[in-house]
Amino acid sequence: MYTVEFQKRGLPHIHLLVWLAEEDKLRTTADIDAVISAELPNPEIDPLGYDAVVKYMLHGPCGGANANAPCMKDKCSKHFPKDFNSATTFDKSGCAIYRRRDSGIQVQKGSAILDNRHVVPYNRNLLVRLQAHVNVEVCHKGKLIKYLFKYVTKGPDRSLVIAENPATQATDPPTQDARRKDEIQQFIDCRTLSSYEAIWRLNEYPIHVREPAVVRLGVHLDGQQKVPYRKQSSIDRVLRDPNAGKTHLTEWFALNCRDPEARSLTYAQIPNKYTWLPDCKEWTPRKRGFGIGRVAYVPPGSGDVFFLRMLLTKVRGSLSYRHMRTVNGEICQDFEKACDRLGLLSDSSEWVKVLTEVSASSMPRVIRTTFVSMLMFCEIPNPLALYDSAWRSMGDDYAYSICTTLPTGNNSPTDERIQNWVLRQLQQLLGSHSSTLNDFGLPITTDDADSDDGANPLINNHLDFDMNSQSILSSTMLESLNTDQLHVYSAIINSIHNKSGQPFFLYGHSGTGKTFLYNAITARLRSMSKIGVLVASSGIAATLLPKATTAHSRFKIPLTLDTTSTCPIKKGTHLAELIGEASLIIWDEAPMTHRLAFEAVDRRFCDIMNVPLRGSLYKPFGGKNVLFGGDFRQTLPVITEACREQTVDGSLTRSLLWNSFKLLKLSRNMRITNSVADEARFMHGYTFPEWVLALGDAKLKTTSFKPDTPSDWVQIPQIFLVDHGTHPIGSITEDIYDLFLQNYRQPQYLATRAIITPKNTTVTEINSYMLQQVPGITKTYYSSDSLQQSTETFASFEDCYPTEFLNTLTFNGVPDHELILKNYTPIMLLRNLNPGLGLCNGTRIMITSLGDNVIRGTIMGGSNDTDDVIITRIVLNIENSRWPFILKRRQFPVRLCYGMTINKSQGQTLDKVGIYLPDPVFSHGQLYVGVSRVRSTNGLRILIDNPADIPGDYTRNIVFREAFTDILQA
Ligand SMILES: Nc1ncnc2c1ncn2[C@@H]1O[C@H](COP(=O)(O)OP(=O)(O)OP(=O)(O)O)[C@@H](O)[C@H]1O
Repeated sequence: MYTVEFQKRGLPHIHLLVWLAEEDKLRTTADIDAVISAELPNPEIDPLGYDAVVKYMLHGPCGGANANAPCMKDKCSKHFPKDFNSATTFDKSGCAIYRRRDSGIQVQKGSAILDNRHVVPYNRNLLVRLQAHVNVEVCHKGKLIKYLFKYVTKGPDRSLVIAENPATQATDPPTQDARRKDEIQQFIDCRTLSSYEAIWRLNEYPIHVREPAVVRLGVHLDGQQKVPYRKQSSIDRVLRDPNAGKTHLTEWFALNCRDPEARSLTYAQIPNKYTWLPDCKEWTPRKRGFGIGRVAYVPPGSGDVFFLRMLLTKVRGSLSYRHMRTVNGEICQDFEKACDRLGLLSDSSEWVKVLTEVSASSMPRVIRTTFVSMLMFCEIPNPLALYDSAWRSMGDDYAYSICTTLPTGNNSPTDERIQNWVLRQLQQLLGSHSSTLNDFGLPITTDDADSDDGANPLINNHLDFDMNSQSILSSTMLESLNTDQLHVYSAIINSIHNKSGQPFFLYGHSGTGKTFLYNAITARLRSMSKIGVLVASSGIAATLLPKATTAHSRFKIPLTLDTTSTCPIKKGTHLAELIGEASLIIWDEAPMTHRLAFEAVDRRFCDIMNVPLRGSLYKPFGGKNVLFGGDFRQTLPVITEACREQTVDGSLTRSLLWNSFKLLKLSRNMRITNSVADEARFMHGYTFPEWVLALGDAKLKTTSFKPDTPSDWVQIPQIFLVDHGTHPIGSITEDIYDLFLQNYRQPQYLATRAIITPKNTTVTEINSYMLQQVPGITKTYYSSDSLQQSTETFASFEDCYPTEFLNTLTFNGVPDHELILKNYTPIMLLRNLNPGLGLCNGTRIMITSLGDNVIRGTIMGGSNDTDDVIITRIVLNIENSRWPFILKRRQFPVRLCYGMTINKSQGQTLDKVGIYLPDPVFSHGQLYVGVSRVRSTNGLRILIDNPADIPGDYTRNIVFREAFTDILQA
């Protein structure tokens, strides 16, 4: 806390900064509201507070008739009047947006009427006690610490006041000029130090230090280094000097030749472990300390030296220039080619190479899906040229089938016919992404003979089922439904028959068979040739439903939402027609999605269905039959840097739409098998299913271990606990991946187990450890990183953020720059590439081959089990509030997945789950999601690594009960 006192316009002013929490350890907004307010107190209840706020804390009036107010530039530089705001929230940078309710309390100042929008944030007690303008701000994030230093280093306010006789001033201008030029006095004035700065200097503390040392490392092509020599040196002597041509770079090669330990380091890492001896020009092992290497900047237009520099940031232990150009045993012609082979360049020739590699060993169907996937995700600069290079291999199966069916002599289809056929196939595949050939400038088919002119590919795709097999499936599933499921099933089917347009919410805790029921209802719809559109909030949940996709991609829900957002689905498009024709829309894992997304979909559906948004004719979701489902005990919407209230406020139960839902419930856990161990009342009289539920409802006994810390620690039964031994990751992986070396190539073995943990950093540690256990050689794929050129300040950023810096950036849900993989390792997809093929964000795949430009694998789990799939690099545009640019990363959208975050595991049923808790969970429902992934007590193992002062069988269980209290009581 820090104060600066000074006078401003006759009022005492105090700046007070309240440091409430360390970065990322959120306090609730209720804590802030208790300390800081930005509202006028009620004069009847708190006259003292009201008077003080009116006197000291009202901004303005400014603008309009007060256009000359000191704060006015074009508009108020302090952004007053602020907006009304029902609750305190934070903006992206962590600055507080205080609560300013539209309370109706106003005050007249001059001719202006001011209200809560004009109040400067204050602390009521300080204000009343100090009777001064007391500026109070909550400083909530590490990022805002700059304000603390800003005020500390601002120094005390100081004014130079000169009293002079106006008469002298008028008659003696030379005296005034002389005073103005009193440079000595001016120097003394500006040397005035604040007390803390004076103390710092009196104690002779250092003003600046440089620690650790930074070594600037030069880059040059072979024989093109600068050789410094003195003016008076003879050229012969310079040429004879063996050290003259030695540079950091040439001596790095020499060091690698003689010292095997240096070979594990890149050029830039050498100063960490070696020091440069300038006299003998040699790298020698460091005896103490630490240094940082910075490779000198080379502009992109400098030719091969630019690519040499790029390699120097990646390659370890190079012995020579020639060695640097060698990639996978092949000596490349120049450094540019070597960079290209390593995947460091964003060269459009990569896409041609991908299709050539796929064509060499895959069926035309696979080439076509790969081509469409590249159109959708790779920002291909010239799709037509790529199509021209590949249409023949994409149509080989058609040409072959014609050859074998037509009579001899008439058996080669024309190029035009093959192309028409290929284009129709591509059109169909693009249709499932809601795109058309036209979107990519590809030719429209010219052959109408077999075309389905006017047909809607999206509707076709949703009706593309064998009614008989769906009918059999429907009957089989219907027979196995339990009583609760049957009740829900009948309610939904009746609603479809009656076209009631009733939105339902299917609530059931984890494992009660919601997904099973959606499948049963969908089979019934399809057996009647009706359309059911299936979506889920997460990619992984979508893979568990037939032909489902994520709600965001199906309904084009905008990434940034507000209370007026709507989905950009135009009337008359294929997608709008599909929505219009659908008999039922199912949305699984709905509690994970922000309420604003449902409201945006509601608005658009009303528009498509020509239903007014207000009044008696309004029908939620335009009168469509909609079935939402999920379990509010599981994770709620993930809102960056949100506190508890914001998360709860974003939940579906807080939407006005919620009141229109009819609530349906499932209560019998169908996932947990009724084995003897599970039935046993192993913990405080609970069976396993009861214990899981009590955990989710926060009904287990809780405790706190330190004063002022949350009291949500629960005891975990001993039967689940794994001893952490000397290497916790080793212990839990050994337990979950037992008999690993016998089974590591089996997709079924990998699909049924996982280690889950709250944080991504721990996931990376688990995966690196497991990768070392897998036999075989590793293959490294580097991403090509650049800044998006459309960024306004692209040119200036390009110099500030060199490529090797961009390579170090990591983001949640984005593949890393360096991807180290082996055959038979499981990877998780990080993007929704092709939901129809089961390629969703969260899909797990076992790698079967690591090509130069593609990764092949087998899908594990989900409704598309064991399909062979091909993954290419895609272009990811990453916008993150921490950085002022948009990063363009070209990389395979995958990550190893022996371990995964708890959030990613939601929706999966596994045989063996290891919950690894080096730190306790940090958000609502995470522990519940973890423990409810398994079928029996035998499958659940938990390793808790608490600090010494907390018992090893306790961990935190965070539950925001207020998000679903209504449902529990219903
Ligand atoms: N009526 C049923 N007959 C046979 N098996 C069932 C039935 N209902 C559910 N199951 C099985 O129970 C397990 C859990 O069901 P499901 O995945 O549908 O639950 P869920 O409610 O969707 O779970 P979660 O919320 O965790 O995703 C699955 O293996 C499923 O096949």
